[in-house]
Amino acid sequence: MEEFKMELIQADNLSIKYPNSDVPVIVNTSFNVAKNEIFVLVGPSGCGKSTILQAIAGFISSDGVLKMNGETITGPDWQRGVVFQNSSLYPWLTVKDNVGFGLKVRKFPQKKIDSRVRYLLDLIGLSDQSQTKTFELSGGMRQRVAIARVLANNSPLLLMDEPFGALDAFTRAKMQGLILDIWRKEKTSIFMITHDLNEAIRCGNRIAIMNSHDKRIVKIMDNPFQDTDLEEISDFELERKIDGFRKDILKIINQ
Ligand SMILES: Nc1ncnc2c1ncn2[C@@H]1O[C@H](COP(=O)(O)OP(=O)(O)OP(=O)(O)O)[C@@H](O)[C@H]1O
Repeated sequence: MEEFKMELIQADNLSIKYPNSDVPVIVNTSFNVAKNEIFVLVGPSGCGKSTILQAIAGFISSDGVLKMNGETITGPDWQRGVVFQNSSLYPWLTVKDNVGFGLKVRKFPQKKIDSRVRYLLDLIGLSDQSQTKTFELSGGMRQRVAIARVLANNSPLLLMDEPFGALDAFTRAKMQGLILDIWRKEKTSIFMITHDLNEAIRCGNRIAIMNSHDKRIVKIMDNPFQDTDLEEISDFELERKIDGFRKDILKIINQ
């Protein structure tokens, strides 16, 4: 009898080929994303991280098993919200209307939309900008709106592809704290890609690692240092341990 697991995403022997090429980008990779976890994927440029994320989103097809809550993923749907590095917002709409857009399309009652949007603007710290047009916002603010817009749908899984890649280090650190805060409050699961190992260590419950040639996730590590703000560490011993952990990850990336 098959064992029942509380997994949100199940990927078994997943292989992915783009239609315009005979060469597969991903070959026989297997992993699970558990409910309520932040699963971070790291690896060198071009190894196939975004390809895996796009397959989970349902934007591209794959071979093998790829399921969410036991159901095969066959295309995009509201259960998986995607945030990109430069998520495009609707520039002619206000912050508030951007966040409520998806709910409006799904014909939620205006009252419900208003209260959900109010809550989310408070969560991302943009209540005062609710009437601002999004072209007037800074990059960090724009990404916060993009995240709130996805959260508005109550998607059980957030897919984030380098969500803070275009931000300066200071804003980036603040956004990492915000993501952890949102994750705790909304109890959402997050699949996140980053180039930044410090970001992976701060945010992930687990860190999945790819290298440049195997075309699959070669190792998944539990992360004992989640929620440690590396800028704030004053404990030398802890710093040394995190440094060792970072080097272990790098070694696998460069294998
Ligand atoms: N639409 C596409 N058609 C064909 N090949 C593609 C397409 N998108 C990506 N690829 C190829 O798939 C491989 C993996 O790309 P992918 O974008 O998934 O890597 P990545 O690890 O996310 O890279 P980066 O960190 O630079 O964003 C690359 O060789 C890339 O050229």
